[in-house]
Amino acid sequence: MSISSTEFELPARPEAMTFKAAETAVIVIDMQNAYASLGGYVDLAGFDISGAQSTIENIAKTLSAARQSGIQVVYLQNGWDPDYVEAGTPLSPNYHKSNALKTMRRNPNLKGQLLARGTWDYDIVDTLTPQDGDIRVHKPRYSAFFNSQLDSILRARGIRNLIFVGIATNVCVESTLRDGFHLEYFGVMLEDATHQLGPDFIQKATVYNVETFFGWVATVDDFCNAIKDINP
Ligand SMILES: NC(=O)N/C=C\C(=O)O
Repeated sequence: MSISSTEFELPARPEAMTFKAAETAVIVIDMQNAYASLGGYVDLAGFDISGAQSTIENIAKTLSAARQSGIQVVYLQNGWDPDYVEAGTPLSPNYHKSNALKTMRRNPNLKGQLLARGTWDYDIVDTLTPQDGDIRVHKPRYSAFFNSQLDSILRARGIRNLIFVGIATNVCVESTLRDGFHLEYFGVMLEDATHQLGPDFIQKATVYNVETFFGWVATVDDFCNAIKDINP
């Protein structure tokens, strides 16, 4: 069967998927200094972010191809207000599990600097600065669908297929892709445009989970080649 020029076939695992470009968005998860720059939150919290640079380069390639093909780019930014009201209280699991909040409790001189709107830590890394036409959405928890405008913004545009890139594979990417599955979105993770927090086997675990239970897995080259002939 031939497919129209506004559709593309993505050679994903476990099977290829055919999507309409207008119903597809690239979802950029939390490419903030907090997660991808030395001196940002996860670096200060003791996680290894040496893989972040190649992830940034692969995301830049993905976003450039998406914009040229008229595919919507949606940036998520994780964090809270400068007073950390949105971060929760001791009655919130987030207060106990957030490594950013724990790092600031251990180092009170960092208070106000990690994941607070208006700080360098919250900002998107320079290489991936959003461009005209991109959409930016704030999120206060790991899943971008929770307490955010994401679902409404996607539904208002008829977007049903979500191509995931960003950091971290095993936390905010996987949480959002899973919630998207339950909301009837088709989720594809570009494995070489995501990076985990934790040992290498953690990346493999999410790839397995996505491929087997929640969605599809492809590479940056798969995606860029699949959309290159689309005329916006
Ligand atoms: N963006 C993420 O995956 N974040 C993971 C951990 C955190 O925000 O503390």
